[in-house]
Amino acid sequence: MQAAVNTTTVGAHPHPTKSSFLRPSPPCRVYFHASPRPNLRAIAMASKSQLQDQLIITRPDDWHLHLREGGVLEAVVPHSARHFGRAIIMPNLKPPVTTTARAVEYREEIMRALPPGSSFEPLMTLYLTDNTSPEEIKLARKSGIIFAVKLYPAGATTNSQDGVTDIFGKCLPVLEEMVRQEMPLLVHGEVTDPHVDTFDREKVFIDKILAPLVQKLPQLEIVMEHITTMDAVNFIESCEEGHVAATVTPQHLLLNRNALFQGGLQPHNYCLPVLKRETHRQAIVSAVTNGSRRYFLGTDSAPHDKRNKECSCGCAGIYSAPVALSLYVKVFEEAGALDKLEAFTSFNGPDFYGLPRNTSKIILRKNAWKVPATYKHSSGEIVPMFNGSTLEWLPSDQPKE
Ligand SMILES: NC(=O)N[C@@H](CC(=O)O)C(=O)O
Ligand SMILES: [Zn+2]
Ligand SMILES: [Zn+2]
Repeated sequence: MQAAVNTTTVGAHPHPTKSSFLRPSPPCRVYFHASPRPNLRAIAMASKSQLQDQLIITRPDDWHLHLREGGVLEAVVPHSARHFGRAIIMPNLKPPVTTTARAVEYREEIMRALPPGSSFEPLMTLYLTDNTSPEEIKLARKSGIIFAVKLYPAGATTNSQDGVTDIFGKCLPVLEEMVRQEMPLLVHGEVTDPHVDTFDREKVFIDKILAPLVQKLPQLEIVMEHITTMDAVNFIESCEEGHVAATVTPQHLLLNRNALFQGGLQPHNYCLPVLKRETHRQAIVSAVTNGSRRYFLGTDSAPHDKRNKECSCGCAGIYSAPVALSLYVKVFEEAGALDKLEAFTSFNGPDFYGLPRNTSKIILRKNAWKVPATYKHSSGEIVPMFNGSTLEWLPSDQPKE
């Protein structure tokens, strides 16, 4: 396949900008189907134009994924395993995954649910509580299957009831052990104080919890999950590279809060942290598409049964696994930054976690496909993000509807 295409390394730009001198991004190999004779000038121009209709990139990973259990797990895991090499699996089950022993069991359940022959690798996490012990962190590290610990402020989001009530009061010994074990802390970054406006909860969390935490434990590796604001971008940029990073979802790159109300209440666009105003979305798009190594792909794909989304008190969470990759490509293409795509999808995450980059490739083709209205699971159905709409980019191994 690759022998038949022309290749160029577009990350190595002949006239680097100031920022690319400061923070060189890893070279991104982009392959074009073009004339049999390579014409470098045409190829360079193609990277900026509509002509580009195929990309071959290193297989991406998903650094924030909810797979759930049972029939839902069986229905959704093939959608992630199809494109992604690995995924950080969120531990907010009912009851949550608070011990290494439970994470081992959950991992086995995921492995059993994988399509035959799949080489998808679930990277497990532990759910931090007020009572998590430093001993548990040592066990987690020793297990070789746990790659991070997740902080849910109690009450902040789906299944966070057992989360942390007072991080500085209850969790410092555990966090200190995490520094020793080089175990990253993944953060749902919202305060839960009902007096704080929903749209301000991320910013207040940064000011009250995250900034003081980084001050107190500068060696702790932190991933601020699913960032939604310009404030988060500014905070991430202010931290030392390699210590604090962020995942970014497709919805926070493509939608602003209007999408919650367009033509009536839109429960399938409701997630936490909630979508923000357009200026925040733009700040996140620029941060991600400028080639910074601090951001990486994390879909936060969060399936809920249709009945639990379309009801009087709907759950937070957007099911994006089947569409996420197509959507990320769209964002980078629209920003004229396809040359920065591969670092975001496939390099920055493993580099931050200290894991090897994937060696296999995937193909993305410009080939319009229709997102199904729903996906069935054992006892109901799940409505995917952008259901029923047509997307332009089709990952090679995605069936065309
Ligand atoms: N993002 C969401 O809106 N929901 C997630 C939880 C989370 O990641 O906060 C879920 O588990 O459903
Ligand atoms: Zn969250
Ligand atoms: Zn999540």
